[in-house]
Amino acid sequence: MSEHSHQCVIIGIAGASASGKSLIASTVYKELKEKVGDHQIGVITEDCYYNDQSHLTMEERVKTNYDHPNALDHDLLCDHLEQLIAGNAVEVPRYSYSEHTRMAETTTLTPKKVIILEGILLLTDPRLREIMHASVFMDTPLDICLLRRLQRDVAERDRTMESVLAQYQKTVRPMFMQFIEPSKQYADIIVPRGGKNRIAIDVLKAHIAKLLRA
Ligand SMILES: Nc1ncnc2c1ncn2[C@@H]1O[C@H](COP(=O)(O)OP(=O)(O)O)[C@@H](O)[C@H]1O
Ligand SMILES: O=c1ccn([C@@H]2O[C@H](COP(=O)(O)O)[C@@H](O)[C@H]2O)c(=O)[nH]1
Repeated sequence: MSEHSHQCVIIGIAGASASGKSLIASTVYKELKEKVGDHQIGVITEDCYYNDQSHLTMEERVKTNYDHPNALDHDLLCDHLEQLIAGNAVEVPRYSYSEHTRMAETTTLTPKKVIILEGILLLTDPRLREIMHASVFMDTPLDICLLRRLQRDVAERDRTMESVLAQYQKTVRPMFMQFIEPSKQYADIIVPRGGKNRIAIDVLKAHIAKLLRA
């Protein structure tokens, strides 16, 4: 990963769906924010950069392969990260998992000293690998990810058990094997078990705290 000195340093967290990326990112963010304030640190979710599909019918949207790199607008994500590094605010898109498209509203994100970026396909893109100062891969066993995804998507993403299982077999697992697992080689830190790994949380907090003091 690059070592250049930016106004804004990007730390990436990749791994399978439901491997605990959001949980570890939000835990590190919340615990550090209490000490340093939210002007110093922020979080971006790659999921916010799924392609806008408002021109498609719902029937067409559910057919999209959301686990393939083509489903994501990495051009816009790279542009936003470069803007933040240059010291400019950006309008982060909001994404609806139930509508499978972008929402009308955006979230304004001002430049921070450290941005935690989390998402399944971050390490597959050489441009993002170059932008990230350091990267983490959540190495949670796939059967555990499936159990956690099933519970989460039914409870929080308006999904049925049948739709989660069908999508898992059709795209989630095959795309993990084809794209996500091979990208693990690019990570600086491999985290086992999931988003509650206290040692991993503390290591990330210590690394980010050092960057904030620099
Ligand atoms: N170590 C863990 N123990 C128990 N539940 C976990 C653990 N890590 C994550 N989870 C839960 O699993 C689900 C998926 O985690 P999440 O952080 O949303 O994954 P991701 O962002 O990688 O898709 C969430 O409901 C989360 O609370
Ligand atoms: O419209 C959508 C967009 C995404 N997905 C699924 O989401 C996961 C990625 O999000 P995680 O928070 O990392 O789980 C990806 O596996 C897509 O399959 C979706 O189902 N519908």
